[in-house]
Amino acid sequence: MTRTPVNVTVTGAAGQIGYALLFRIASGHLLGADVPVKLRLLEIPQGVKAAEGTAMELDDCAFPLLKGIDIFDDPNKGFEGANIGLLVGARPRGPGMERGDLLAANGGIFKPQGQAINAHAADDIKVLVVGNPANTNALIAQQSAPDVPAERFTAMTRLDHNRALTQLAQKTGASVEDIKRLTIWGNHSATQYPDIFHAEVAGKNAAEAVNDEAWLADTFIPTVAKRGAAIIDARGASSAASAANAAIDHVHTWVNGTAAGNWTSMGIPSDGSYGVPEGLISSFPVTCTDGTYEIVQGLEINDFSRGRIDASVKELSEERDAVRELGLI
Ligand SMILES: NC(=O)c1ccc[n+]([C@@H]2O[C@H](COP(=O)([O-])OP(=O)(O)OC[C@H]3O[C@@H](n4cnc5c(N)ncnc54)[C@H](O)[C@@H]3O)[C@@H](O)[C@H]2O)c1
Ligand SMILES: O=C(O)C[C@H](O)C(=O)O
Repeated sequence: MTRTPVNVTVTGAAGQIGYALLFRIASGHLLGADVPVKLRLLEIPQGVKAAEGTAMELDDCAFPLLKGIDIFDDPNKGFEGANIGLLVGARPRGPGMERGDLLAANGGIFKPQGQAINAHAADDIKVLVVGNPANTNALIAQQSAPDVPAERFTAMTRLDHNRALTQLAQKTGASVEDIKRLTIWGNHSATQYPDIFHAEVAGKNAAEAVNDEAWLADTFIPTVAKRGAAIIDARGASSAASAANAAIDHVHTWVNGTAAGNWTSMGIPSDGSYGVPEGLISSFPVTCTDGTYEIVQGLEINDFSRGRIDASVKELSEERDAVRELGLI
């Protein structure tokens, strides 16, 4: 039976993450090796020519699963019929820009995109926001799309999750596939909290396997939380291939499910679990089944974790208040 192609809209398609992402979507890594896709690339007018160049290269790969590429500079057209929306394009922080300026500039992007999703996307649309500040940009888009179920808007913390997996594997000498049930809580920012207290390394509790609270507090958490800045410092540009890889992982897991006995981290609208105010888009431990996700319940949160989760959630609340004041939500 011939499957109907899945429409995947990618914003910021001509950017560096876009360049690392599109080829993997087209080769079947986003949704599966048997799922045909149509790409809808959304750029600002100045980015369209470069997106056309990328589209030429995509053509030149002759990907069997790639059933079409269209390029737009109008979100209303870009999101028409979209089943998956990868919101990558965002306004980077410029010199002298305060957080409020950044939130305002991004509001100008994510509000119209949310409205376009509301009006034109397919009924089953799933949205992943990558562009920073990802959690609050996701909130702006979600609040601008009142007819779309709120839980379809998610923000990316999978890169943080993957970073934490490798740091823990390197510390314990395990391989990444031996590590299960790691969690990123909170915001995709330096306040995020990578939690290993419920994680397992080769079947053993990770915190016990590490048995080194100083390493946890002074090395592991800051290394994961500040990895984005360290990459910028080393590379002279923000992480792109690893961010694209995490976006692929996030959507693939959401659509195809988590493995039995394991979970992942996603920025999702809070239902009030773990004391995170309802509605904030915060990272939680989640399991995914049949295209839906559920927050892992019943985890005991110790004092070490509680303070760190609360600090990151406080930052999210402040970002929400700031975009409220700007009239963006
Ligand atoms: N959540 C995460 O883990 C994570 C990780 C890495 C990077 N990021 C963020 O992802 C974003 C993109 O990073 P990049 O390196 O690809 O940046 P980039 O500057 O290389 O590319 C961004 C692209 O977005 C386009 N764009 C800007 N406004 C747009 C709009 N309104 N509609 C469509 N396209 C638009 C630009 O023209 C540009 O081509 C940044 O905000 C970055 O901070 C997030
Ligand atoms: O763009 C950044 O500030 C960093 C990015 O979010 C990352 O985590 O690599």
